[in-house]
Amino acid sequence: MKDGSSIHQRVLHYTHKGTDVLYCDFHISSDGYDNVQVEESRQQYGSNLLTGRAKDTVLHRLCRAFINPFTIILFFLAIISFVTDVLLTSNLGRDMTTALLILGMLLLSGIVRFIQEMRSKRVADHLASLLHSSVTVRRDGRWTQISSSELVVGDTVRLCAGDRVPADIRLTTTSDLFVSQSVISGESAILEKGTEILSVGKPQSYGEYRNIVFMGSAVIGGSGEGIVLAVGQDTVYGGFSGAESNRTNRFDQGANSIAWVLIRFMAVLIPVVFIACGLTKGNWFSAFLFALSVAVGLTPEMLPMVVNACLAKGSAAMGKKQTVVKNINAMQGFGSMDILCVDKTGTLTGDEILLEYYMDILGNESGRVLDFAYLNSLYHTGVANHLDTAILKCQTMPKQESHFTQLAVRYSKLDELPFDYERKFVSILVKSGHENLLIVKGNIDEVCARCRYIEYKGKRSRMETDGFSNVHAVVDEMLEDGMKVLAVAYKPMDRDRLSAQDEQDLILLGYLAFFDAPKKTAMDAIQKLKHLHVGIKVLTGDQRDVAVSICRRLGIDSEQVLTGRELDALTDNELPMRMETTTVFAELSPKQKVTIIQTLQANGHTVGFLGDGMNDLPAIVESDVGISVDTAADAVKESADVVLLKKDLNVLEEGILEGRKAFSNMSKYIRITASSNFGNILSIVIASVFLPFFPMTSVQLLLLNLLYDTLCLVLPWDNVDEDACSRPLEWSGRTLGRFMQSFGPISSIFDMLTFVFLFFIFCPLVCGGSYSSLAGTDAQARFIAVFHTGWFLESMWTQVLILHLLRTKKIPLFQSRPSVPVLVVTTLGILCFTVLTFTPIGQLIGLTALPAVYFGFLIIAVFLYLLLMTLVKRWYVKKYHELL
Ligand SMILES: Nc1ncnc2c1ncn2[C@@H]1O[C@H](COP(=O)(O)OP(=O)(O)OP(=O)(O)O)[C@@H](O)[C@H]1O
Ligand SMILES: [Mg+2]
Repeated sequence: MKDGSSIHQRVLHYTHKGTDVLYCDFHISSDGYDNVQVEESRQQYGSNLLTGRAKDTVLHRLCRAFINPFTIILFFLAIISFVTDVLLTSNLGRDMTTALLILGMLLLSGIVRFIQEMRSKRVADHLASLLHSSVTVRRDGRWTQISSSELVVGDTVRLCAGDRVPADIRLTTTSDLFVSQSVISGESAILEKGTEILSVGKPQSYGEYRNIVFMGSAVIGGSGEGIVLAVGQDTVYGGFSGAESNRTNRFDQGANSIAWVLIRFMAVLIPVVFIACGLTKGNWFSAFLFALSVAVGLTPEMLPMVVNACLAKGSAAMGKKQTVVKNINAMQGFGSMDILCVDKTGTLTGDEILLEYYMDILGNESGRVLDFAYLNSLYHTGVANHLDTAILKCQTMPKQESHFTQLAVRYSKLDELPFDYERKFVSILVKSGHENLLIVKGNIDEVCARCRYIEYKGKRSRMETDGFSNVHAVVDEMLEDGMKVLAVAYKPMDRDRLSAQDEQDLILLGYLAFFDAPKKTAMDAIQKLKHLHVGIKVLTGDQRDVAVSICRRLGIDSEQVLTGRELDALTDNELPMRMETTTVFAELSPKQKVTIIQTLQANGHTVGFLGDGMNDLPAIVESDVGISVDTAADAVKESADVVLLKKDLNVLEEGILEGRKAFSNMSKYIRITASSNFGNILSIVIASVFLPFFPMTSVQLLLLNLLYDTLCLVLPWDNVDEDACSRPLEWSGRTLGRFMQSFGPISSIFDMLTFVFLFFIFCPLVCGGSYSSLAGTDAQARFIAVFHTGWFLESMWTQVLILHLLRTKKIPLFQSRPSVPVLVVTTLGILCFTVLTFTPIGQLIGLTALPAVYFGFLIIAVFLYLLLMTLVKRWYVKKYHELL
């Protein structure tokens, strides 16, 4: 989408008009909007919200809770039951209850779902409120900070380096404003923006709209002001889902693959149930209804809710540990992440960088180098960063305060070409008297490549052809010690403006060396990550030697190092292999960071990225879990899924553990439910073929399913075994089929046993004759009720108890304790269900009180079932080395 067609008409219109027209049309005074105007504008043009959030109203949640396949089928059944039982029969009172009961189930499931959703939303909202993304806006004659969602069309906004553009904005004043529109157009180029009116005749690409900044762009350098012209959905960014959906996709892919496994099973078995029932019972309509209920019974319809609750619980736990999880799906990413990429400064090294040496080209201390570096740092308008902060600290050196103040007075700024990660240096043009000086500071190799002269003790001479080796003789030792080194160069100029061509033929003046010591806590954290089987890779833009030195001191394997240049030289075949074996990547551009992440993802890894610079932004967006820190620029924080309030790798360990816990509980639900459902349907298929009546009524089936699912809702609060969290977990349906096939049929064996016992021994005993001998009598109806109740109980007992057995690899209750809620709810569930069969409500749905003898049988059967399951579990764990 490279053309400007998705730009709003209003925005296009004013690109060709002067700002005075704009002020006039929108009635904007120099005081900005007042409250009345803001309200009016919001009424007329809408709020600055993207659909994702706008759709999250209570009403939408209510709809989602009540309108889904499960409730629709329940509703359908209620109507049918109403028609057949109430309208078509005379016995009004009794049959009305079946329909009501189904409606009751529908309400219950909807309400439970709604409450769960609201809880998850509260967690998400609370976490989001910890992070404020604010905009500087002119309202009522004052510049104030407001949340970007409160912005309206016509607002006057001020932008600074590091900001994320909050809407589509027509610029009114700019000062060296540079932005990256990569979110919009995918190009990583950095564009300068201005205010001049565009001539009519359509520009072709987003980049050509020089007087507009688009929502989602990042301000790289400089500052500017402008008028908001489009908000929310009207913006280009709002028009397409953009890069942000990338991660949700990976999550959905996993969920879809799980859903597919289940659908495949259903697609095969449901028709079989339908045909078998139709043929044996001769009533195709009831066969259809029955098959439909079986289908509903098989869908783990609480899946989205359980998943949400697990993730929300995980993110709430992280919130307590100074970590804000903005997107709860990232919890799942934490759980399955097996590679964590980090940048270097502030992550592996301390938060503060110190300027240690300022020296001339031979390594002697030089005040002139510091003065020039100071001017460069003082006047740059790029994103605040560690290096410039460290340089500016020299003002506080004893007895130097006045020196630097005077320096700033003597030299005033004329122009700037801001820092970018392709050039890797900053150029500032200053003026002192009649002399204009271009001062350049940046990466040694890049700056030296543009130097033609060197200056030593005030004397200038040509740089020799092997100038580089001289440079390296001086700085190499410092690099090897892990110091960050920058070069400072300058050149006299006679013009007042800078262009890219001016950054040539410079005079190399000297170097700045920064002390950037490894963090003590980092070593610990890296060890912990190793124990968790999460590989760590360092992706830095800094020099190779510095990176290696720091990694060596932190115990990160730095045998295999790859620089950006070497990376580009790799062929497509070599790339995937080298990404696996290399742990330290240096001298990278932002784009190369992305390439590395993409290649790792294509290799099948789930990749996290932790970084804080503008150069990390594209990588953060691309990774499965984008992590940033509170001190990072807004644009970076905005794109991250997770923001650490404290930049400490140790927090990540906890994140990973919480993620894996959430994950483990989700997969418990999915696997156990899917496998017991699978077992149930197998039993139903077999029973449908051999039994002269339906093995269970639709309502019984649905009730069983609904109550079982409700029990599962406590699973997010279950304990997780330590060893289940020791490795990254894969979120996919790949091994689900295997799990279902191994455990499902075992419950069928016991179901069969129960069928045979009920049909041939128990029911004839209770009802006084075999099914066929009772034909046409009331006793036959009782025969069926006893049978239904018998199976209802067996099915429910086994399904609930299996939860305890399969939730852990160990021996349940003794070696691995479930959490109290799980214990209480499962016990209560079994009790209530069993009691239900003795109550009038039970009778309404065709259940009946059974003699105590049956419970004797039940206890023995369930015990044998659990025993066999334990053996199969042992075998399964031994064979596949995993359970859930
Ligand atoms: N403010 C600055 N002024 C001049 N040059 C800079 C500045 N910031 C960075 N550079 C140059 O750009 C190169 C890459 O930047 P930097 O080291 O910050 O990358 P990075 O990937 O963020 O590294 P890290 O992993 O240490 O955070 C540096 O080696 C340095 O030479
Ligand atoms: Mg950085």
